[in-house]
Amino acid sequence: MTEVINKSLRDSKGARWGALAVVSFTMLCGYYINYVISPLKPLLEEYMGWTSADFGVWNSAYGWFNVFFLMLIFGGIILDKMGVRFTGLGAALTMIVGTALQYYAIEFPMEGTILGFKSSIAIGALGFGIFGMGVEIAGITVSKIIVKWFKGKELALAMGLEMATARMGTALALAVPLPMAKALGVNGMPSISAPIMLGLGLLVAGFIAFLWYTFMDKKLEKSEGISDEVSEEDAFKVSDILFIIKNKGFWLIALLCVLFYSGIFPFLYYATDLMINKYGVNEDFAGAIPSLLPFGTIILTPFFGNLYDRKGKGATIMLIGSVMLLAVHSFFAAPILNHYIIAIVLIILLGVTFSLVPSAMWPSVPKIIPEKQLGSAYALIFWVQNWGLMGMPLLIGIVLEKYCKVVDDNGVFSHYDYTLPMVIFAATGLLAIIVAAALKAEDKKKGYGLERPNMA
Ligand SMILES: NCCCC[C@H](N)C(=O)NCC(=O)O
Repeated sequence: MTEVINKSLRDSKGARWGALAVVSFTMLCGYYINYVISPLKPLLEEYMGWTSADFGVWNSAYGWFNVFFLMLIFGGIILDKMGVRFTGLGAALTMIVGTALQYYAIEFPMEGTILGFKSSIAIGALGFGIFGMGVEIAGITVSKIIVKWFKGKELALAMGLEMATARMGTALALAVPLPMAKALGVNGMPSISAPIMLGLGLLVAGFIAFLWYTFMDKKLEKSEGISDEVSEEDAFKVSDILFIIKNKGFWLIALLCVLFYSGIFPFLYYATDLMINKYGVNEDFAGAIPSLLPFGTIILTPFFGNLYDRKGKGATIMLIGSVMLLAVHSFFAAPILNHYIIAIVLIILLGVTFSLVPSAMWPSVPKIIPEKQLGSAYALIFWVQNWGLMGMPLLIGIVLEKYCKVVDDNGVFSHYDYTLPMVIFAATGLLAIIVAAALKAEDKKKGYGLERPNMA
């Protein structure tokens, strides 16, 4: 007699890695737009009259809706209630709408002010805020999708590969826009909106990719005999949020997340400008140095994820990463270390740091929070993180404008002194070390298993 064994589609390597590739591509497109204006800062100042504070406002808008309108929390609730297919498509569409507004604001600059902000800054920031809502909700959706396909398997490796793919978008965004805007310019006037148009095209492709994923997702559920994507058990309950926020481990992860990421993502907005102002790198190549950072993570995040899957030591990995964050930013702050080779070395080290912490942090969440509350848990962590993603770019923009402008003997602006901003970034590393050490201690006390391998 032959025994029929019902296999889930996730047991097929091709199916689960294929699903991962498709959703990772959607994230790559989102991460491109996230940083597209970073290398354009000098052009925006020269040709569109922006100040550093304008640049800070635009980039801080990323978190406006997520933080103040609790859109990440609602996103998490929608995710748990409506499932990954609906939420993912909605998030991809939101990114497109937000980016269309940003494109409009740059391509058709407006006179006057809105609520005290230059009109173009206000409209573009609104667009970036809408985009930020979409990319964050896409992020929690994709995290849940990865857990769905990879739990009990190569979870950390899969999360590492997803982040690595997404960071290719960041690398592209740091390296391409400035030379592209210059190359497509007319009569010496760069085409600042062209790199954003490229991003819009990418986002449409990302939407189509996610549409494709929805069919894979349906197939997975069919193979597991699930007819309704959202089971009673999975549906959102307020008690879930209460359960999550009563958990000390959750708060330590969330705090580490906001501190660590505040020292990385907002830094990337200013990294090209830092290369030009502190290290004297030519504008045309300045973006290439920070773009090494995501490139490093492309190899190292899956490497460390794989290490965590097999050997464990998640809490220790996060602690080492936090120590490195403090060390690297402190060297960036040191005024006398201003040779561009030092900048390259520091960026590479920051890439190692940026691989260590995320590769251990995200796969650690399912060890602290049960799977049915994961959507809400990732949403809450991202919400806490967004306070930093919103506040830090604004703080750095204002600090640069107020305290860091260096003028020449004739009183004409010469360059920005990045010492103080880099000291602020280093402070995030110091605080992250304290929280990572507390998390390691809490893991020992509660036995979350952060130091244990993920694979059975
Ligand atoms: N620049 C993208 C911001 C995405 C933030 C997201 N909340 C996140 O932290 N994702 C994980 C990562 O390491 O990219």
